Amino acid sequence: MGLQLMLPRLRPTLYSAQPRLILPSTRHHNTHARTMSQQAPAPTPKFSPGADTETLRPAVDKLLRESGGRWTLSKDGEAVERNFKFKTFTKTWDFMTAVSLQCKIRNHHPEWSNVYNTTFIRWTTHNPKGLSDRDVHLAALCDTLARDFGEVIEDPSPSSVDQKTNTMGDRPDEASCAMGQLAGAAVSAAGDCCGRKPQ
Ligand SMILES: C[C@H](O)[C@H](O)[C@H]1CNC2=NC(N)=NC(=O)C2=N1
Repeated sequence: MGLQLMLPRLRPTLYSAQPRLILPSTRHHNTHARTMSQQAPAPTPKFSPGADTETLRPAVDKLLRESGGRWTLSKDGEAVERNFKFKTFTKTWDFMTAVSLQCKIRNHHPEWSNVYNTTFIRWTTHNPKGLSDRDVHLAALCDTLARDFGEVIEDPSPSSVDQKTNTMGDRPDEASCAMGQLAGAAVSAAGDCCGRKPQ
């Protein structure tokens, strides 16, 4: 028997020889993909003081379940976030324009970033801090607008899927993680939206 026959056959998707970029996964947690064996507790929604939690809680749950579970809660529970992909930059920008019109109507802005044909959107309320009905409403609206603008729906990459549970496990999609970091950098550079405006 040749040596080759004695070696286990490795599935290329599971044992890729290519090095993978592993980014820290502190910001993204898919509450529905988490398994019991993982230690960190799943984040729970942190609502804005004064928010109507009785209506908001099921609405957030619905967001996390719908659109293939693409919305996730941030680790601190104060935001819902997700990545959107389109065919072209123009389609992405058109979608973002439509979202920004809704922001104007609602007097509420996202924390977001755009790279070519993708946009990462995070909804959170800065004052009073936490998840509010505006965040939940605008997140749901984004799903509808994305559909209208021809969102490209992709299966999660095989490298991020836990092969035993067939879930995303604790490792979020790398691209969306990088986009989240980009939005995070923008947040650090931004001024305080709720403070006094310079004269
Ligand atoms: C004065 C004005 O209502 C505030 O600055 C609004 C504008 N848009 C906002 N957007 C978000 N995401 N959070 C806020 O607290 C907020 N506040």
